[in-house]
Amino acid sequence: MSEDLKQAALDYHAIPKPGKISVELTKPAETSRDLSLAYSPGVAEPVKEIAKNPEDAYKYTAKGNLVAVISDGSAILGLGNLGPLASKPVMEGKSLLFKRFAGVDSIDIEVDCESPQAFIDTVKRIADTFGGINLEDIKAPECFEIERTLIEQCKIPVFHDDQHGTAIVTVAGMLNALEIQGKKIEDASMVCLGAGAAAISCSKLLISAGMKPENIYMLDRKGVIHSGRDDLNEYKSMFAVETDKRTLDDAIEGADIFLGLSGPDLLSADQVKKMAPNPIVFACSNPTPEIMPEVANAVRDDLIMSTGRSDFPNQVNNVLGFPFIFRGALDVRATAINEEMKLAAAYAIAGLAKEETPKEVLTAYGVDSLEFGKDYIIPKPTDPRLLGAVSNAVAQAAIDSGVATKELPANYPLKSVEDI
Ligand SMILES: NC(=O)C1=CN([C@@H]2O[C@H](COP(=O)(O)OP(=O)(O)OC[C@H]3O[C@@H](n4cnc5c(N)ncnc54)[C@H](OP(=O)(O)O)[C@@H]3O)[C@@H](O)[C@H]2O)C=CC1
Ligand SMILES: CC(=O)C(=O)O
Ligand SMILES: [Mg+2]
Repeated sequence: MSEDLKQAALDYHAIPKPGKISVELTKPAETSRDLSLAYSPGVAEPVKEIAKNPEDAYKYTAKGNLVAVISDGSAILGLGNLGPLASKPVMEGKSLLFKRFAGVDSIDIEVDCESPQAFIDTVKRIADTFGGINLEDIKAPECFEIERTLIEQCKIPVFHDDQHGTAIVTVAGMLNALEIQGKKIEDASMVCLGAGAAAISCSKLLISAGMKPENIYMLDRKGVIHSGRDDLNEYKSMFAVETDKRTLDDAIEGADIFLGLSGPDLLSADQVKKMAPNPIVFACSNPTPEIMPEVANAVRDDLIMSTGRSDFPNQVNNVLGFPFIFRGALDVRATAINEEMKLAAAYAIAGLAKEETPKEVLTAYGVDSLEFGKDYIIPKPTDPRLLGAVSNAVAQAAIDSGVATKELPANYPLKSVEDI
């Protein structure tokens, strides 16, 4: 990152007020009557109603539109385990995105815990406060057990964004990239660098979308995940293949796709040169991708290149997913975010890139046009259509798959956050 951008980022976070979010009131609190309704004595009435019927919490409190972003700071972006407090800017950032793009009220919670069980216990005890829980930046393999247990034990949707948000957006971008490159997902071969939360979940959802498991080479720090290894956890084992390939250099030869969910600067220009004709490189590590676009583009002109960042074309980032997925799930009070809802979100995101781009998006990005093609495989996060299209697809899929407890709201599909 340039020195200018580093300083601008620090100033953005520090000035004029520290941080990125605050709390606002939704009811008047000016007069003695207002206060006697908002607080004592009036507040006792909703208390008694909720005590009688816990569902009334949705009627009388902010619960139904409130999502907690919760982390232990063990895998902050691609920066690693820097602890809960250091993760706070990212978690506040997720809350900012929830509010800005989908009108979801969100608060960050950073948990200092000595074990996955302590994390689970903490989250479980506070879960009823919220309408949903977005787990963030928790490293693999602990994240899998944490999410599974919390889904089982909480009554509200629990969703590990780095797994499923990333997978949904990656599938959306990948379907479009494959179409542009004239490749079929069933035939495409992929090298996935990284075998953690994001990599495993993305690979699984790509398989649900048609990719063949035997066409995936997954790598961790020790190299290719193959059936001869005896150091694999149960999640990595699912991707073990019979092969004599051992290194990234071996695996990348002739690959159609490189999917990077690992760390900075791990793919070289020479390795990109070795890929099949019309390759696809999703270098999604944040903030520094596995290869910078200018390095990859310098060695291939038949490439589709994408990163997780806002400052290059084709931003494959879970920001395109989680705000709208939770919007849809909250609005039909879904008890879970299931596979049907995830795939519906992926197809809705992918579809938007093929439609005419709204003027406000062109203005926000300072361009005259954005047309479906190598430099525009996926919509931009500021695209106002995402809210209506994705939340509607998710809510409908929740209804169709039987996890919704409310009907589709009358104001669906939403046009803007003002509708909420
Ligand atoms: N664009 C987006 O929307 C998103 C991007 N990401 C990015 O994906 C990356 C991983 O995040 P996440 O899955 O949450 O983290 P995890 O800690 O769960 O997983 C990290 C994985 O990367 C592997 N890895 C790290 N360094 C190397 C290396 N030098 N060579 C090979 N593999 C390596 C680790 O290997 P090992 O198992 O051996 O330790 C591990 O499997 C981060 O950079 C993050 O920014 C994540 C979510 C969303
Ligand atoms: C985008 C994101 O969630 C990550 O890089 O971890
Ligand atoms: Mg993350």
